[in-house]
Amino acid sequence: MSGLLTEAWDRISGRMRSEVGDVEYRTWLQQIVLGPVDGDEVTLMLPTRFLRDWVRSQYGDRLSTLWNQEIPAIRRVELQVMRPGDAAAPSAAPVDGEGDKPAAASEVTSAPAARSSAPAERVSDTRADLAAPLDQRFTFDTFIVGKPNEFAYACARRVAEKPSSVGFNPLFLYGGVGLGKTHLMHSIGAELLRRGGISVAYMSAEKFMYRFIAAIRSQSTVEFKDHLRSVDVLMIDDLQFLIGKDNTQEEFFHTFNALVDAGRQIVVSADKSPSDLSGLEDRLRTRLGCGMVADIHATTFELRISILEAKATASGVVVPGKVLEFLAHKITTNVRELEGALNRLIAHANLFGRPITLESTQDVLHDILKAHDRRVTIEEIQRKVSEHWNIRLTDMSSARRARAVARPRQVAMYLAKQLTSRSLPEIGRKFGNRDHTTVMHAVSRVQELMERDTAFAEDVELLRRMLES
Ligand SMILES: Nc1ncnc2c1ncn2[C@@H]1O[C@H](COP(=O)(O)OP(=O)(O)OP(=O)(O)O)[C@@H](O)[C@H]1O
Repeated sequence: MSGLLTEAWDRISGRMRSEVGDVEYRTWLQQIVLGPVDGDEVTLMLPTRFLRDWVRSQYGDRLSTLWNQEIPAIRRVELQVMRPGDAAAPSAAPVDGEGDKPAAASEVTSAPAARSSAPAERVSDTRADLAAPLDQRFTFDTFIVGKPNEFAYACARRVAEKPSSVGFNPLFLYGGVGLGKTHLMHSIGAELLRRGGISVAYMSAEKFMYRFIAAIRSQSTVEFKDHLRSVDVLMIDDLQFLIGKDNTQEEFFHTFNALVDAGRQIVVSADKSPSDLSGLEDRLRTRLGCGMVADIHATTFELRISILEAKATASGVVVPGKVLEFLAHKITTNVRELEGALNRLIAHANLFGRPITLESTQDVLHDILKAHDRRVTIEEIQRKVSEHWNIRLTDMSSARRARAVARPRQVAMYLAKQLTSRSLPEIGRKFGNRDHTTVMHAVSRVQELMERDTAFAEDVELLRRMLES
């Protein structure tokens, strides 16, 4: 078993390295030492409490998932701090001769204060961990631009190229969950750091609050404020977290004012526009809205396809176009989930060395697809389609075969197949007890027509969107 475990761990670490990139891997993960397995739990050991906590919060879920994929009997990962005797493992050596200093964090804040080497245990040292490391996968190059996000993307690029430009400070990015706000913020950070000569601090609003409270406890608020106010660009993610946290809001407001007044750039993200963030103080909302406010809209089918294509290409695994289309139709609200579904398919294909097909996709993603089943009913589809082509609702189940009636009926069957989890016979029954082969024929006929006739394809797409919204 121990040989098996070591091999599994080698594969998991290799996988983590390719997912997070070399720098992040060396900084946070390389020092992990494999410990014992007890029941359904594997222990991983880290040299310091700081590293242990960091790995737990940032990579804990991913490590558990990968372990479970490797060895299904393992369901939990326990992260422990090594005792002196455990540290004999060769990988516990300091990284790049800099002790525990998180290399990636120093890349993020290039301000002199953050450069100073700080032992990892000094969690209360507010300077050492003001900034979170940037995710190296989140760059402008890997961000796929489409209608829904082109404005936000252009604003982000502009700030990365020319921070503190008039009209772009603060930059306020907002949009629904998993639509790319963090990705864009990290891209700004990565681009600024690539250009050099500028200090950048990025943190979630939650971390901001945590640091602020820690600073109060350790009586180092002055240092905390000074350092925050010394950066050139401050980025705060998920600002909605500060709603109801009056003291932290107050502190953020002062920091915000001090930075903007000193000509520094602020970038903020939230799930709503400044005016809709009720619960934030009025004066803060007003100031947040007085620079550039950019909305990331819900994705379109085309954007989802482009994102999937890019990610599939980057993975090196062949994913058939039909599968990508299927995913883009089924998972519509959140790019993170769309990406997660694709990653699972790819992992599965890699693990079993089998090609990805529509059938295997439905199988592997069974749970995700079920959760995403839109609650559109066949009746709703029939109603919308009838209204759209101005036919009677009863014609959806009638025996009439005139094209003016038969075509919309076929479209309704096609949409029923796409938007509900009903089987072909079930759909057939709802359309005047028709046979499942009639439904099958309708689905392929509509697909064929959509490929040939763009106006027709647009009509169907429009109906789909209306039904999905
Ligand atoms: N346009 C895009 N191109 C490529 N990847 C994208 C795009 N939009 C989102 N993603 C990916 O989707 C995932 C979720 O994006 P991100 O974390 O930036 O969302 P978010 O808007 O910050 O979400 P939250 O509201 O949960 O904070 C990330 O892996 C990101 O890379």
